[in-house]
Amino acid sequence: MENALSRFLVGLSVQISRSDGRVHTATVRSVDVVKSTAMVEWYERKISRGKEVLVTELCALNPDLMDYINNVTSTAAKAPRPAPEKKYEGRLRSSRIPAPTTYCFRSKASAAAVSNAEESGQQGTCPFELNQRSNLHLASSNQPHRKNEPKSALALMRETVKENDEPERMPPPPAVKGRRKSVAAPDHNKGNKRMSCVAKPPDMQTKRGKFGEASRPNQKFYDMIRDFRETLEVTPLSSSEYIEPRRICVCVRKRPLNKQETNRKEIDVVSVPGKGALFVHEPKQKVDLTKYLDNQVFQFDYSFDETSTNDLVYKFTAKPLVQSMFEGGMATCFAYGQTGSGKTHTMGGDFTGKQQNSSKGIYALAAQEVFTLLNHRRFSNLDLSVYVSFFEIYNGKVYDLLNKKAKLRVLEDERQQVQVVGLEEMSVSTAEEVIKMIQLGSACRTSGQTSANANSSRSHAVLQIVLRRNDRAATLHGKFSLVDLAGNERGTDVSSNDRNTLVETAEINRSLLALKECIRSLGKNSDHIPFRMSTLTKVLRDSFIGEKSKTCMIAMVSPGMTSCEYTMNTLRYADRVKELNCNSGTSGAAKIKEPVNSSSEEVKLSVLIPRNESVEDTSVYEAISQVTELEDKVYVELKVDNGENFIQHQDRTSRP
Ligand SMILES: Nc1ncnc2c1ncn2[C@@H]1O[C@H](COP(=O)(O)OP(=O)(O)OP(=O)(O)O)[C@@H](O)[C@H]1O
Repeated sequence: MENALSRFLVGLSVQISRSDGRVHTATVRSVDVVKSTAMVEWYERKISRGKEVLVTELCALNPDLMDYINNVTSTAAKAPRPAPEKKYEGRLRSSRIPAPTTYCFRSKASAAAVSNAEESGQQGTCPFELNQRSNLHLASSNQPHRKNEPKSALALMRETVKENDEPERMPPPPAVKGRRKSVAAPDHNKGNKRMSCVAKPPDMQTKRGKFGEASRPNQKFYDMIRDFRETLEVTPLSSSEYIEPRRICVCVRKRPLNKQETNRKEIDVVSVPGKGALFVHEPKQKVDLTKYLDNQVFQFDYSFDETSTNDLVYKFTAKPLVQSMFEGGMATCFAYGQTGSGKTHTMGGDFTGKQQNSSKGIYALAAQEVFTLLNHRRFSNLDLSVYVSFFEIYNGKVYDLLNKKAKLRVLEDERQQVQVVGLEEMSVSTAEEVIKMIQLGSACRTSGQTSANANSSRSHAVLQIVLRRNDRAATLHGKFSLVDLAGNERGTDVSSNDRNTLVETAEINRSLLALKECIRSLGKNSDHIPFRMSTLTKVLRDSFIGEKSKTCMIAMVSPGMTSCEYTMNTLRYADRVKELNCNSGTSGAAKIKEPVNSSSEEVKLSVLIPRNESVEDTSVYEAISQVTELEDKVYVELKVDNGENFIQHQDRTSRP
């Protein structure tokens, strides 16, 4: 009968399905009755591709096939045959078990059950049996067993097909708009295996991954993501593209897998097809252990893939803000993301080993642009001078990176003007001087001299480029704040028992939440800006008010599968910032994303703030901030009483 079945099936043109739902034609090349699989082959770009598919799957997709199989098997059953040596009753060890006289067709559930039994060393019998005398029948947990209805029984035997590459005729790629979900993954337990070019013996397939390389952990997810990518239409961002003016711009940048991730053979779960879209392929597993991808799509103003340079990112993010600063605006550019996602690389410059090339970061590129525009005839009559300050905010305290991390106070005067008292503001006349300041400040930041933070990812670094009018007693004309934020995962880790770490976590969480709320208020043109919620938003207060304030947030994401949860948190945060952008001069790009009612950072925040307090409710934080301010005022007054002229100290900056 095996021969009869093979004879019949081999050469047949059948439909096969792919893990992303596509169905296409392939030709059966061989049949393994023991494993109930068929090797199918198809052509793709003139190269022969193939894979092993369960016969049950073929039957489910090709209803006519079931009738033929029934005919073939019943004919074979009628033919005289030698008495079976022995009915196979032992456990199924592998596909290399000698052919039993009872043939097994495994369904998804049964395959998993048998496989589990195999792994645990239990004895088991195959739940589906091809009875040689009475055609096909099966015992299915899904449907009552009906001995005389093999056709309907076969229809139940659906399994995921493991697929290889694209067929010759591809269905149109999925539109970037909309949310792709839950692509079922094949399970190796089911005997589906990939092959390259031509069908090879299945044993070889199990030992070699695709393209002959040793298989990686999570190979199934890797294959599914690769197949998904093949369906994406990629439109790379070109530097000649028109940049639409935006008041709030939210972008995302994916860094490449780093050396450690590559060595670990980590899977890249982020795809950037361009046009502001980004996919996260979240690997998931159902209760029955079926693996599948939860493909989530996010839409931002721009999305930068792993090949994007700092120059390209700069062009679409910070560059338009430099111009607005010359027009008398307050601009801010934030690098937001998980530790190691590329914030410092983007803002401070590329790393060659441990050496950072400060001239290649957004800080330096913005500085170069400032000096170019300073000499531009449009602005040369303004008589402007450029100043730079560089400070770090850690645990709500400000440290001057251009003055040996001197601890500074943040005060607010009666006109609500916020001052960082004593902050060094250095006069600069070339971009090179700014780069030197950046190097000085960056070295100071990582040296850990005075601050308790052991590494820079727990603090926010703020570089401010300030324009002052020489002809108007150095009054402020425009300001550009470039902020390398603390790693956002630091704001969600509440696992520590250490009080300092918990306080630090709460502070980071609070400042990132405050930042989001302030940008949202700017987007809403709200009169109330909750800037008192955190020191970060206090020192950036100017940036959230006024018609001329503009903001850009670059959300950085790590591509590795192990970072998936943090990547999702980063994107949800950025998505919330972006939410109001339809009122703030954006392209009005369709928003593609499921509504986020309780984003993770908010859920986690509930651990840190009283339960009945709304995340939007900033009054508690404002009250705390006011108490802190009063404390600061008392401190200053005491200092003055002690003969220390604080105001003089304030004026002791290098600013005129
Ligand atoms: N786009 C990129 N291309 C190449 N390498 C990158 C890119 N982004 C980041 N990297 C590399 O990844 C590593 C981590 O990047 P980086 O230090 O910028 O992360 P971070 O988000 O600033 O982390 P932290 O919060 O700890 O400061 C660095 O070695 C950096 O060179």
